[in-house]
Amino acid sequence: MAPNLTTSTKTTTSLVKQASLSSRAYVTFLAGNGDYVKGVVGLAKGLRKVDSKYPLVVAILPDVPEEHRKILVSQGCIVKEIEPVYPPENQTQFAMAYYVINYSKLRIWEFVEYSKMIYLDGDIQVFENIDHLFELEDGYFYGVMDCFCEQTWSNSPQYKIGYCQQCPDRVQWPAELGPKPPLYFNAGMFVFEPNLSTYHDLLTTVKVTTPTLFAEQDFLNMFFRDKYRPIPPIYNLVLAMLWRHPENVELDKLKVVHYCAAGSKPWRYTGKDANMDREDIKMLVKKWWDIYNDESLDYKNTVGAAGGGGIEGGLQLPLAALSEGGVVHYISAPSAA
Ligand SMILES: O=c1ccn([C@@H]2O[C@H](COP(=O)(O)OP(=O)(O)O)[C@@H](O)[C@H]2O)c(=O)[nH]1
Ligand SMILES: OC[C@H]1O[C@H](O[C@@H]2[C@@H](O)[C@H](O)[C@@H](O)[C@H](O)[C@@H]2O)[C@H](O)[C@@H](O)[C@H]1O
Ligand SMILES: [Mn+2]
Repeated sequence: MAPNLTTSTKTTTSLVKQASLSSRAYVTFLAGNGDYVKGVVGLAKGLRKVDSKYPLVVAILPDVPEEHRKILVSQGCIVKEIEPVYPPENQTQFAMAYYVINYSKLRIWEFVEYSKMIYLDGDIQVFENIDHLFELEDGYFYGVMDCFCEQTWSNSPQYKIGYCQQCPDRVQWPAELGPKPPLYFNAGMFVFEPNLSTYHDLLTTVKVTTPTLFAEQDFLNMFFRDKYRPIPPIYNLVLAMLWRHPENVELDKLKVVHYCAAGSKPWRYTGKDANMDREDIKMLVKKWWDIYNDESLDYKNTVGAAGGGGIEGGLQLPLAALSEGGVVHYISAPSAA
């Protein structure tokens, strides 16, 4: 009796597909015993709501309590404990003192069981499926350009002269300050490929690199300066863009929101901080809470549901290719097979 090739072929295909799917994942980072765990739970539920095909890995520091680890596992997360990464002894005053723990994000380059990952801060929410970002050309580092206009940048040369890459013509970069800085990404969201030799280079380089204002974000921008490709702000809305560069924000096309502005963390939101009484901020904070409180999105209520529908490729994705004069042009990405 000839083997039923159809079944075995189908099984093989689905296994191969599953294998290729499983070599991709979203990854976030959790440290401490505080309330950021709410951010990660919200992110896990948000990815489920948009039918992402890929799991969420959570890289946790040893100080994350067992209770929080159990919560993450109960929400379908893959929890991986990492060792902290500390920058060299330094006198640097980080823009925020706690930034020092963010160097530990570098451990995710060691997750080589995944061929490609999308890193998302725990204070990020995904409101539209972004699985197609996994189809971006390998060999590059993709992220959204940051803004230099907030108070957190007040000790930077950019801020002091009023220069921001989001509007390079508002204040021209003065020749006496040397070459114009390369385009600079926000390290709250990026598409990357785990790789052991890159990981080794990162860890050895960080030990000999003097820390600067934005800690690991500055370091990653320096390290990947020749591989960085900007992607549109709809993939990581740094909230300050709403009041600093509204002309660069397409609120109706937003896919990812990054609650990094002071006072905007939804789980701590009081509305009392600067700009936090804006209607768009209130709407975005409510959108976050609607997902966080939606029990139908809890993993236990979704197991066995159609797995990761998500957008089956095919979406044309505008991509940035750097060009002369810092003007950022977008090219379309290859659509998934
Ligand atoms: O006490 C903390 C501080 C930060 N983080 C993680 O580190 C990321 C970066 O910190 P944060 O988002 O607060 O920086 P921002 O984007 O606001 O500068 C967070 O999103 C979390 O994933 C954490 O887990 N616990
Ligand atoms: O450790 C440095 C951090 O630097 C970045 O946050 C900043 C940046 O976005 C500024 O532009 C904002 O003004 C500021 O509020 C915000 O904290 C990343 O989001 C975060 O993941 C992390 O890398
Ligand atoms: Mn953040």
